[in-house]
Amino acid sequence: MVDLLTVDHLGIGIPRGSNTVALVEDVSFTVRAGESYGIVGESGCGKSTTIRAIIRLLTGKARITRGAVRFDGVDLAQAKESALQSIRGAGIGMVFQDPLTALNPVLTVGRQIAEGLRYHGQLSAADRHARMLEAMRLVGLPDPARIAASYPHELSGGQRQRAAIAIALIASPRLLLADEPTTALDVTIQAQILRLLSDLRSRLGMALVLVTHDLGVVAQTCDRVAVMYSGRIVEEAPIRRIFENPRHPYTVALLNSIPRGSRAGHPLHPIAGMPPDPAHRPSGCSFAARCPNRQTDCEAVAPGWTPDAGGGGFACFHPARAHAEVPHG
Ligand SMILES: Nc1ncnc2c1ncn2[C@@H]1O[C@H](COP(=O)(O)OP(=O)(O)OP(=O)(O)O)[C@@H](O)[C@H]1O
Repeated sequence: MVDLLTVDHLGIGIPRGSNTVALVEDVSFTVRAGESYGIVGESGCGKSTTIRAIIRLLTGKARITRGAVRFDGVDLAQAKESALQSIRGAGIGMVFQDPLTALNPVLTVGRQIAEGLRYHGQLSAADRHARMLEAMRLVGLPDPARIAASYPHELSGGQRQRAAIAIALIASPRLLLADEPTTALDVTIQAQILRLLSDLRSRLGMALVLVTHDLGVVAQTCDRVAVMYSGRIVEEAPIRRIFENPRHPYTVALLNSIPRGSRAGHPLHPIAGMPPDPAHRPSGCSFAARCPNRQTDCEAVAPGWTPDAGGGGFACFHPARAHAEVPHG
């Protein structure tokens, strides 16, 4: 598979006094065309900040401080706003946790979906209307003509998220960034939206980056996963390896936090303690204070990246033991 998105040594910070506090430190990963890539970790570890930086939609004073984000031969970290505008939508679509943030309360849903075609070639008004109704059918909105004429507050939560997905997909992006797209929804609706995203990804051949704090969601949806902790990727692996042979103690703790017999729909409560405040990270491994495998070297310097034979790797001096490869089938 061809590389579609390469995040290369990305750093994101906010100014504080005369210093910069690093929210994300040195994050690198690659998403291949058509694959589903998960980013998982506890609240505050930098997942949203990382994917918002990809399309330069950081909030407040957060800024990219180093690194590159390559998509289609363009470094989005350096691109001008005009170039970003054409990439947002037609190259990369985005779905947020709360569909209301993506929807304008005073415009009809149909108008907002069709709006995404504004930068997309010379379509007539009739063609735009037809494409809008088609996108609504694609995301499973019932009675598209009626819903197109409705305002966001007239829809259910699940219908709003379907409408937000239609907005993200109308210009046929090759990559969809989804930031906790099911967290704000009822459990039964969560499963439907996840199925919809997986189904659309394979039908449309686009890649998906799915940010979640729920490893059950990752298990159902992703080909590969990055585990983030305190602004860094601490482990990356194909999905099967992460569940069968986790190496980083933080990944092990995340897996142990999923209640037996139920791998979906539960927030992570991995282990006692909290991740460090980004303004006061320790000089060694950020996870050391909570780590059962901690030794004195962990507190001296942050561990580098150890590549794994099966793809991916981990950043830990004292990882969990590797089991023999489980045969496929
Ligand atoms: N614009 C900003 N200004 C200041 N701090 C920020 C900003 N954006 C994010 N942060 C901080 O950066 C850290 C990472 O936040 P981020 O939202 O990326 O984490 P997350 O893993 O996505 O968590 P959640 O699941 O809660 O969204 C947190 O400590 C957060 O408070």
